[in-house]
Amino acid sequence: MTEKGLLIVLSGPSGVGKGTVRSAIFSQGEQEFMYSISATTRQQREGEVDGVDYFFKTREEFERMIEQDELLEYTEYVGNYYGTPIDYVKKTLEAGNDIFLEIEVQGAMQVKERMPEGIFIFLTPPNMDELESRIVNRGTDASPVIRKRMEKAVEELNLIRYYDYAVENDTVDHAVNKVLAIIKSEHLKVSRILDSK
Ligand SMILES: Nc1nc2c(ncn2[C@@H]2O[C@H](COP(=O)(O)OP(=O)(O)O)[C@@H](O)[C@H]2O)c(=O)[nH]1
Ligand SMILES: Nc1ncnc2c1ncn2[C@@H]1O[C@H](COP(=O)(O)OP(=O)(O)O)[C@@H](O)[C@H]1O
Repeated sequence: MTEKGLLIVLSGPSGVGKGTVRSAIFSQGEQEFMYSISATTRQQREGEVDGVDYFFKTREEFERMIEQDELLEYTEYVGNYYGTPIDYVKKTLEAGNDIFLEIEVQGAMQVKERMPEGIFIFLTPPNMDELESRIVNRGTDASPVIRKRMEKAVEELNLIRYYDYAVENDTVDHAVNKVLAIIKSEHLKVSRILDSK
């Protein structure tokens, strides 16, 4: 029997650096896990490729995916839908390969309900001031929105207790190395259990 792959979920509060860390992991090219490309209704940004960065959908198309139970999880975030197509996740795991999801916390909680065997990694900021300055520096939000996001971030940080690991995103390199070390150690655990059968 083929060993099933690992489901790895990277999540954490808005602005902590999930997208940055995920893109650093995948651009170094040594990872052996697959990336779960999300579906979204948000506008495609310059340089983004449909089917590589996201599957860009209309609201009607996305709502059809919800109705037809094609999503492992989904959420509405800042006015747009984001969700994980379930088919690719299932097929990848059944083929014995690992799959990596980078999603916000509400979605991660839904995955935890449906697939509790996953490895849930919560990215934390070094401190709240640094989180605020990352949100400010990203330059995508006006100041009332920033205040709202910070309030939300505090709520989101409370969800840390549902996770298996916390990784501080102090520098991107450190965070990448810690995430890769967790995945490696989870593999060693599985091999040891299988060896002892
Ligand atoms: N629940 C959920 N969140 C997602 C998914 N894909 C991306 N996200 C999250 O949606 C948020 C916004 O992503 P994006 O629009 O790319 O903006 P940016 O990361 O702020 O540049 C980020 O927190 C992502 O982690 C998904 O499939 N499901
Ligand atoms: N380790 C880090 N040190 C300093 N700035 C960071 C770090 N990680 C991410 N950032 C910056 O913080 C901002 C938010 O990162 P982003 O990846 O968009 O967060 P998220 O996907 O969690 O919302 C971006 O401007 C990014 O360049």
